[in-house]
Amino acid sequence: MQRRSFNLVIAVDGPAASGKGTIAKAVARHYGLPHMDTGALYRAVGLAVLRRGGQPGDAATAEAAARALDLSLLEDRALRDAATSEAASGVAVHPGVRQALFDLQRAFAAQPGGAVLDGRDIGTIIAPDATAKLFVTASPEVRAARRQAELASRGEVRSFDEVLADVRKRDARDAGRDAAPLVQAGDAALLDTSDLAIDAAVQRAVALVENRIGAMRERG
Ligand SMILES: Nc1ncnc2c1ncn2[C@@H]1O[C@H](COP(=O)(O)OP(=O)(O)OP(=O)(O)O)[C@@H](O)[C@H]1O
Ligand SMILES: Nc1ccn([C@@H]2O[C@H](COP(=O)(O)O)[C@@H](O)[C@H]2O)c(=O)n1
Repeated sequence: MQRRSFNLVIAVDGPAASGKGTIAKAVARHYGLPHMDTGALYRAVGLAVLRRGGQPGDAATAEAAARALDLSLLEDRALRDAATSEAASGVAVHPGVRQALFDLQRAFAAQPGGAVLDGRDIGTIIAPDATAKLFVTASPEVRAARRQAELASRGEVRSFDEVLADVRKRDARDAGRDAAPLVQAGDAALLDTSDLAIDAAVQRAVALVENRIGAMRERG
């Protein structure tokens, strides 16, 4: 692998079930970089609130859970449940929750050598100076089908219509909130995976990152 004179920070954002986590993990492996799934942090906060019998919409409860983040929840089997997805999106609207999770993400992005992070606000808020930014998307129907299959493989059987409604609801909440809304950064490359198998999507992502690295080297 070519030596780099700069930290290679790769920001991968996009809506629910677009494939950004799959791509981020594969890109991190390709470049030998550590990877952080920032959505898992919001899921852990949402799950903590649910386990305490609280409401994700209650800012004080959600912020307290984020400040006392229980990292063992990242390994909890319920982290990927549909109810946890909904709770994660519910707690993520609170600025206090986002603030409580900010330093951890920022420090991960700033580590020597670089890192790959995926989420909703990586290219805009967490790593605005990232070397390469990807905005991964796919049609709501394709994303719902992928999520439905993923849930089914874990034993959570939901109808396509239910999952599609969840995806649309989460998209609207994530893009419509005031605090760090889901939006494509102005300098992010768009990667639509609707018609791409995983391998093809990863190849395309690596090619887009290589373009940015090339441009950076040319600039010196
Ligand atoms: N290009 C693709 N083709 C088919 N299936 C895919 C593709 N990319 C990802 N998947 C599958 O779709 C599901 C969702 O992918 P992934 O977890 O990477 O999405 P995500 O955007 O990180 O989701 P979320 O943000 O909701 O956690 C997984 O089961 C994954 O294996
Ligand atoms: N940087 C991020 C990452 C996630 N969120 C919120 O968490 C929810 C769950 O994320 P997944 O990536 O695991 O689907 C998501 O719907 C967002 O509300 C966020 O706000 N910022």
